[in-house]
Amino acid sequence: MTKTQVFKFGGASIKDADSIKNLANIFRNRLRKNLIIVVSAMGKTTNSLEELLELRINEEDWYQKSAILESYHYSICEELFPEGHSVFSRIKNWFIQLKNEIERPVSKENYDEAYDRIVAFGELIATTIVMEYLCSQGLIVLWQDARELISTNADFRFAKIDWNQTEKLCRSQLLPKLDQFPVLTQGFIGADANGRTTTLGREGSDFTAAILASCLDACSVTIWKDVPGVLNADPKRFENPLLFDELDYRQAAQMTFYGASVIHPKTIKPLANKSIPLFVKSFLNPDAKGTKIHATGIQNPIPTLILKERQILVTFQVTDFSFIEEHHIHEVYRELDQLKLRVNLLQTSAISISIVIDYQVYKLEKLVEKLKGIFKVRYNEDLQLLTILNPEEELVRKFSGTYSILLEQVTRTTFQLVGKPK
Ligand SMILES: Nc1ncnc2c1ncn2[C@@H]1O[C@H](COP(=O)(O)OP(=O)(O)O)[C@@H](O)[C@H]1O
Ligand SMILES: N[C@@H](CC(=O)OP(=O)(O)O)C(=O)O
Repeated sequence: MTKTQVFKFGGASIKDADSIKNLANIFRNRLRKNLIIVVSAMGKTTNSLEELLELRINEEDWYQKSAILESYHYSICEELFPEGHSVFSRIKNWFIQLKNEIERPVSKENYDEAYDRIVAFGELIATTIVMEYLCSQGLIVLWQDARELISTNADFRFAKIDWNQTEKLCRSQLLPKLDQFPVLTQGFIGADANGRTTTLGREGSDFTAAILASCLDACSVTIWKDVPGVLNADPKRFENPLLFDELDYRQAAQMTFYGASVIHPKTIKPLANKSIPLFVKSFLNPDAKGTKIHATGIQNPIPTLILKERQILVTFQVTDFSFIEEHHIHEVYRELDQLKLRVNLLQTSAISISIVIDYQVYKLEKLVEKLKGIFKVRYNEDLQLLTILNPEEELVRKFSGTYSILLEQVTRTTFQLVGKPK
């Protein structure tokens, strides 16, 4: 039996009709049994779905935005399918279900659960269109609801995987199908033990690919991107980045931790644990080699730049004349854990703890509310976190000069600054 292989296609690779045609071309000589294809929502659909929920919660008009999203998907279908094709009624059906979900009561209290129910439609709709198009081209694939495979706890928006259950489901639901045809499923979404839809965190489709690969002991995962592979900087932000031909799992994981958005941070660990190589390749140039992430055991010394936006710097200052002690840090981290907020950078001084976190709706106000009784809390929003791995002096000097810096942190291998571009 050929070993399972996993391909993942993100939003950029299916953002319009031409992209979906390109995806079909990639499959012409690559489609085979035991191939799992993981697909995300089209283009920026997840952002649009988030905006719909925001409008709904603020009791503003969401119908217009929903109509725009619907016509975006329809117009793609019009370019791909003849009039009267069954895909049109299937998409219509998804949008009816989506609108029903948006109309259900939603408040700050059940926001996370409502969020998952709503944003999941992006992936459900995208996989329907891609599956129908591939089949119309004679590229037969089976559609699989990922919620029947990816079993999670009920931490909505940041659900944790129930690995045992997911592996059982993959083996019972997926393997028999893979033995017959390639299977196409959604990234990013799962279900809790009660069948409620959950999501794995924004951009979590890469992680889905890794979960499925790990559960079925796949021979490789390939994530198809709009870049030639993993570079030493985001080409949308920095000039002339270099391509890594190969990277050690550890170095790749470190890059994703600091915010290199080319790979979701949770993707590497399950693959490294099972020595499954991860290929990052360009869907624009599918025959090029891309980057291979595997156990090289070598740390590539090239300086690497990583930029994270929409960062918030929060400082907790003790209000009496004590110094920062372990229990202060513990208090802060306990609340962060409750709010499912991850610290991107931590710095302590004699009387304060400073953390850098991602912006998330309602989370900052909840954090401040919880901790203002213990600390004097101050914060700055809309900042950037720039990380340079393997920093070189000249590079540090060059970038430091372009920021109004609020905080800086230097270790043997890392330079980080938090601030606003000048
Ligand atoms: N170090 C890096 N190497 C390559 N691409 C990077 C890097 N850091 C950030 N990126 C960005 O990641 C993008 C691809 O990831 P993403 O947009 O999440 O893909 P998708 O949504 O299609 O899965 C690239 O277009 C690039 O701008
Ligand atoms: N659609 C989800 C999940 C995802 O992973 O998307 P992408 O593969 O396009 O980053 C998101 O935008 O967060």
